[in-house]
Amino acid sequence: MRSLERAAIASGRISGLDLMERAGTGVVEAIGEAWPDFRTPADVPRHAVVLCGPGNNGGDGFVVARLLRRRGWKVTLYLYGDPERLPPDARTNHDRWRRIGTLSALPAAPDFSTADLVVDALFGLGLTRPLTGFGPIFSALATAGRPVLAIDLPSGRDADALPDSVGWPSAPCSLAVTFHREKPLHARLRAEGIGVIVKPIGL
Ligand SMILES: NC(=O)C1=CN([C@@H]2O[C@H](COP(=O)(O)OP(=O)(O)OC[C@H]3O[C@@H](n4cnc5c(N)ncnc54)[C@H](OP(=O)(O)O)[C@@H]3O)[C@@H](O)[C@H]2O)[C@H](O)CC1
Ligand SMILES: [K+]
Repeated sequence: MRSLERAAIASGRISGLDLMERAGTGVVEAIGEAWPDFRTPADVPRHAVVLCGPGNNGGDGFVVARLLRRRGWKVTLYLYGDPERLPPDARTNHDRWRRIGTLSALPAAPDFSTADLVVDALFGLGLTRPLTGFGPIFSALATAGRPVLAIDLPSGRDADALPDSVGWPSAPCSLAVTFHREKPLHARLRAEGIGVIVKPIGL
């Protein structure tokens, strides 16, 4: 994926920011596909809790937050990481979000009880080692029993599904929305009964 992305950007055909916008747009489309009743406007705004991480997976989360807000959703956004250290495209989408919404630092155990949907944009392809310290958040998420959409892949899982990554702590997930092509992990997610939707992003 990285080499495809680099080649597409190097060719000048598309920018990283375009890819991120298309990724976020695909995620919002997938929400309507997986949960059709979310497509119809509700008498009270639906509430999405978006968990953004320190990289471009978090960047996708900022795009999704903005697009859901534009569709009338109430959005609560938590950021794990320092905005000053976000990679450029994620920072741009952080700034775009901050023009229309607020954010809080990710607490030890966020309140998911009023969420109609939780968006896991903490970590994606850039996970390089098992997560530590996310146990309380992941168990709060599991206890809340709300639908969880993972951007690209459930945070904590290894995209290549390497044998030694089995058992790494990871976020609960109802649906994973990935981009361009499935990664090895997605076959395992399907086998676990987790929905997987692949969205094109023009690569
Ligand atoms: N072409 C595409 O597929 C596109 C993908 N997009 C999205 O981008 C992410 C990949 O973004 P990337 O910034 O490479 O990585 P992540 O956001 O997944 O995470 C990187 C940051 O996470 C830190 N990290 C990694 N492992 C851990 C850990 N175990 N504990 C704590 N922090 C961790 C990492 O820090 P380092 O210390 O490792 O440097 C990074 O800060 C992809 O998944 C898609 O969602 C594009 O948006 C669209 C095109
Ligand atoms: K994720």
